[in-house]
Amino acid sequence: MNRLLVSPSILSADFLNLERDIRRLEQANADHLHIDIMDGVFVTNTTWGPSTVAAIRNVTSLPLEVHLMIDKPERLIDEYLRAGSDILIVHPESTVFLRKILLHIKRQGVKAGVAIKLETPVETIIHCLELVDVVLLLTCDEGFGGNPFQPLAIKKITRLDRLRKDDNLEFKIEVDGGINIETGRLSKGAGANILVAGSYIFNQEMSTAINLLRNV
Ligand SMILES: O=C(CO)[C@H](O)[C@H](O)COP(=O)(O)O
Ligand SMILES: [Co+2]
Repeated sequence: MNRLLVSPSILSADFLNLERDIRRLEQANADHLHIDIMDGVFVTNTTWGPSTVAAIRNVTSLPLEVHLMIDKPERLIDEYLRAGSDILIVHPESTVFLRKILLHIKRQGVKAGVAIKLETPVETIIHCLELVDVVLLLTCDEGFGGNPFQPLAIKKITRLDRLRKDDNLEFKIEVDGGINIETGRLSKGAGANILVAGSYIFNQEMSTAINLLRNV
């Protein structure tokens, strides 16, 4: 397996100084940018829309990982594709068209990801594991930065890693929520390949935080 990737969540950035914070993340050697799109319906928080993703695309060449926490994402998939997403991540809890959406994303040459909430069993996505490049497991309660990592997530990472090995699949396992050195290490040990972190990175010197996470 390749080295552990670190994907800072700009949910913890200063929204009035996004470009400045993106430059800081570039200088700190982030692997991806994690952008949480929240609509106030699928989750109670609200963030940005496709125009913000397009604006971010204009100022950085870092891969943009767009985590769609919105109801009925099929309404807006084309807009997020046009905005320049590199990895588009969809929740099965938000749509009855999951496979159709994933196939559509892949046909446009963009990486497709599926994400599940903490209380959603891994079994919910078994039918689409062969289609995806990334499986994102929410490892805390959804919607906000700074929520604590929930240990039950470790069993889910282990289960997903087992399924990946048994079926010789190549998707990456990404963990999102409450990631720090300890929870990052536990997640890596269980099979995670990508660590999303917001508050851990933004609450200290960024390059130190990213390096620590990359080497857990
Ligand atoms: O998807 C998310 C919330 O639903 C965010 O990516 C996550 O909260 C990251 O923030 P932190 O590392 O502070 O927990
Ligand atoms: Co996220």
